[in-house]
Amino acid sequence: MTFPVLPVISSPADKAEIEKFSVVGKILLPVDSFKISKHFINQFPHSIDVDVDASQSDINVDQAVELLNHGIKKLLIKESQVEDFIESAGLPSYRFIVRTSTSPTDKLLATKAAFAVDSEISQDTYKQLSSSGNREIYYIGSSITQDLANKLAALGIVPIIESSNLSTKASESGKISISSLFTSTLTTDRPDGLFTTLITTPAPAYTALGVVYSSIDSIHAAIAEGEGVYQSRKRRDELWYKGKTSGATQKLIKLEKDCDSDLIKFIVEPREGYGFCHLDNNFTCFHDGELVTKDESYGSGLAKLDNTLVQRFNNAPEGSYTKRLFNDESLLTAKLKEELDELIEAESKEEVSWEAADLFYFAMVMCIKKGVRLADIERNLDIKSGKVTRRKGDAKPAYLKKEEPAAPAPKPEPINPEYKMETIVLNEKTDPKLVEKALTRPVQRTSDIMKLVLPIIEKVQKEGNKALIELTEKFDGVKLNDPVLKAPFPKELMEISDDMKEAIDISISNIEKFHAAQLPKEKITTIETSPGVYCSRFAKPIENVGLYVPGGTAVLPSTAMMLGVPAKVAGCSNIVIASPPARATGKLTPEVVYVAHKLGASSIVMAGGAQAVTAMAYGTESIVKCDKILGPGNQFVTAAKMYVQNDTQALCSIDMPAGPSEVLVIADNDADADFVASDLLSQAEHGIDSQVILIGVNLTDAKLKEFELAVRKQAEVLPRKEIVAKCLQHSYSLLVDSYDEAFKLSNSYAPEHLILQIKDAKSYVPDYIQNAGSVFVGGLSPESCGDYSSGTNHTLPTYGYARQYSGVNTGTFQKFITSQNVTEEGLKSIGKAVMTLAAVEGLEAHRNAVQVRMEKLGLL
Ligand SMILES: NC(=O)c1ccc[n+]([C@@H]2O[C@H](COP(=O)([O-])OP(=O)(O)OC[C@H]3O[C@@H](n4cnc5c(N)ncnc54)[C@H](O)[C@@H]3O)[C@@H](O)[C@H]2O)c1
Ligand SMILES: N[C@H](CO)Cc1c[nH]c[nH+]1
Ligand SMILES: [Zn+2]
Repeated sequence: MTFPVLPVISSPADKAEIEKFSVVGKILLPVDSFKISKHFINQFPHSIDVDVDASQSDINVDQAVELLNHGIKKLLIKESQVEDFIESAGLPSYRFIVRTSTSPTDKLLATKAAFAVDSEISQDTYKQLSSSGNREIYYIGSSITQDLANKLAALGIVPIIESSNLSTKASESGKISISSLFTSTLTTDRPDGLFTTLITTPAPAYTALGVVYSSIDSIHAAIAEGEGVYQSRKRRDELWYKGKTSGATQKLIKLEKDCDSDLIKFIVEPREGYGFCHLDNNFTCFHDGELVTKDESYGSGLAKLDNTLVQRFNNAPEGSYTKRLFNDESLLTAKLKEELDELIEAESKEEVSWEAADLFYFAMVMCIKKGVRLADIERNLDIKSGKVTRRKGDAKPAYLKKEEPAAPAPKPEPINPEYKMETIVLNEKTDPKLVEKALTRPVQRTSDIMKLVLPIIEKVQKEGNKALIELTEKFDGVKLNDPVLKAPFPKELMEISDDMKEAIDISISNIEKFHAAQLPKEKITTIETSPGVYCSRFAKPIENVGLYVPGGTAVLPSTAMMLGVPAKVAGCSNIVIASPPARATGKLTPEVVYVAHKLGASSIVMAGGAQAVTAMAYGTESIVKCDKILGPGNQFVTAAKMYVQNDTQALCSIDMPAGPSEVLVIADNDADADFVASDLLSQAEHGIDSQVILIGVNLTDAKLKEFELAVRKQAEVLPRKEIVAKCLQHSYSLLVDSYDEAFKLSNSYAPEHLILQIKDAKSYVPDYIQNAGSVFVGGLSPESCGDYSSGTNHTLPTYGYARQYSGVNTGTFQKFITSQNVTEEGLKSIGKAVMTLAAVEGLEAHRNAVQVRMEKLGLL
């Protein structure tokens, strides 16, 4: 039964305050002082329910749904919101506490909502409120005294009180004692006036430890100390501070009482290593004369498994299977997948329960390894089971005309229908783990991807074109006779409109200008380092380059330009392009062929993914082996590129890891919400593994809402809105209060694209930028200009590799060779230094190479 007080905690970050009142089992937080995110509830002790007071603000139905779906138990709302939330949207009334005047309407009384009355009420009104349902009644009036609180509590009304006005002590001047409130509601018919008290452990086991007795004094002491304190029946003047001498103390987690207030439940965490029972130090009094240790007290099932696995994790015998699983991530992953498949295939009841048990076991091993306990999982299950859905604006059934045709079956709920990015406010109280999680890209582990990619690489190495034909059929759904198209390319494969030609021509011209400007000014650069010592450097193009042009969820002829133009500017003699044929037509995109033709490519490999990269890196019977592979792609492409650059057999380098697109936008209150939203969405639409980040500087609530609304409005009408919705699911808005902090975060994230939509954006470039692929300065520089036509390159480092890699540029297609010319004067300048250093390294031949020359010249 409810503890007779609901403490109001002004800040959810005030952990000490929350811990202090955890014995109550419930707290009320104000809605406006923080943002409630998906994992909000998980930061509170598991024993606490969190209600939110939204009665002072104007939250809408969507926000109410979001709060309830994020694990908020009940929402305190004003009476005027009832119609919208409960009647029209159909949200469950038992999840609301309605702040009300003294006489709620009959309609309201017909719901299961609780009531919070905001002025003192007569006993009659109280009866009227409580009689129409077994509901909780709260009192929310101001200037409450201990007397009034006790009086209300005795009537079964729960006062809502600021935690700063509450005390855990039996009496503290000017404060209301929660233990007095609790004890004022208790009754007992025992002749000794004591209360029978059951002691249990917390979730998930709730093991009953034993039955003892409490007095008013022992309850006061227990709450004040936060410990298990009981009443000795033999010595009535003595309180029993459990474990005071033995060390077997108990941390008091929560206090409950039964329906008629004469039985108390203490939920306690016993100190490690001690039992409760006076016999043989048994963990619990409920034993059959056998020794029950804490580990055995978990009984059976998942709680027992959880405990056993933690013991094993901390102390598993070497060579045990569980130990092996903890240590071998790939074995554990493989077993999980295997058990999942077996469960899917199982049919009979016996098989299903057998396989499900296996799956739970491996899933729990994974969780324990990652520091997650069963209680954490159960907490999440509870949050999910409390999810609500709103009525979709349909008329209530009673108002629907009988003859109306039945509504079509509702479509499955879209993922992230609100196109929401989770918001995190950064201040000194923000958990750094939240920020770290927000700035973590949704990539699959390299080892997992490698497992898929390695067999592909081996197959193409062994079987050449035959493998390409098979894999293109398997992954791209196109059966080819020959996977290689040689130049000159047939005209009919590159028929495109004049507008398209013009767009390509403008873009190529700008890309060419920007990349030509990157060529060294002179054919050879020479400087005299010491008198008579001339050191030079000159660039030479890499001869054979393989350019990967993505073609999975979208064909990207622009990438053919971004790679092909600098290759041509650098003077590469052989350009090979690879791109998968379109599933729908079975052909290459004509724009890609047109660009390949314009740039003088020698062939096009009609394949995608790891197979295309392998074919270019090692060569096949009709594909020339390339010296360098360049270009962006999905995780298969990137993994294959990483593999070939490490294989000395391939003798092949790569440009950089250029994976799923990403953008980080820094915006302030000056930014145009439509511009900000459009840039976020233009990268979100690339793929579900893309990530977009908004860093808001000093944003007002209204501005943030404007951004969110603009994202939603634009996203809803995009043809790739489903991809966008999934991408936004792991994309975040981070709110900071200075430009310095914004750039600090951005530099640590090292985004592929950085967009500055802030006042005086230009003044921050280049000084504030340490890590980024490409920067877009000011509201009128959309990211898509850089994707296509402005001239900068769009093949850029992702995954945070902007810390050490540049985007593709002319130098990416060149290598730089050095040369030197040492004269007699030069030998005089450095000869002795060389001989001294060679001597210390013990490399006599090195020393001699200088000595013979200097001797012949008479310099020694
Ligand atoms: N960083 C950059 O500079 C940059 C530039 C442009 C595009 N991009 C990114 O490139 C990516 C392109 O990805 P995409 O998937 O659309 O095209 P893609 O061409 O990179 O990959 C498609 C290929 O992946 C292979 N594949 C698909 N499923 C497979 C599986 N299960 N096993 C093995 N291989 C499989 C197929 O062969 C298919 O042809 C996007 O993430 C986009 O954001 C990045
Ligand atoms: N934004 C991508 C790089 O991350 C490139 C691209 C090509 N077409 C459209 N966009
Ligand atoms: Zn793009």
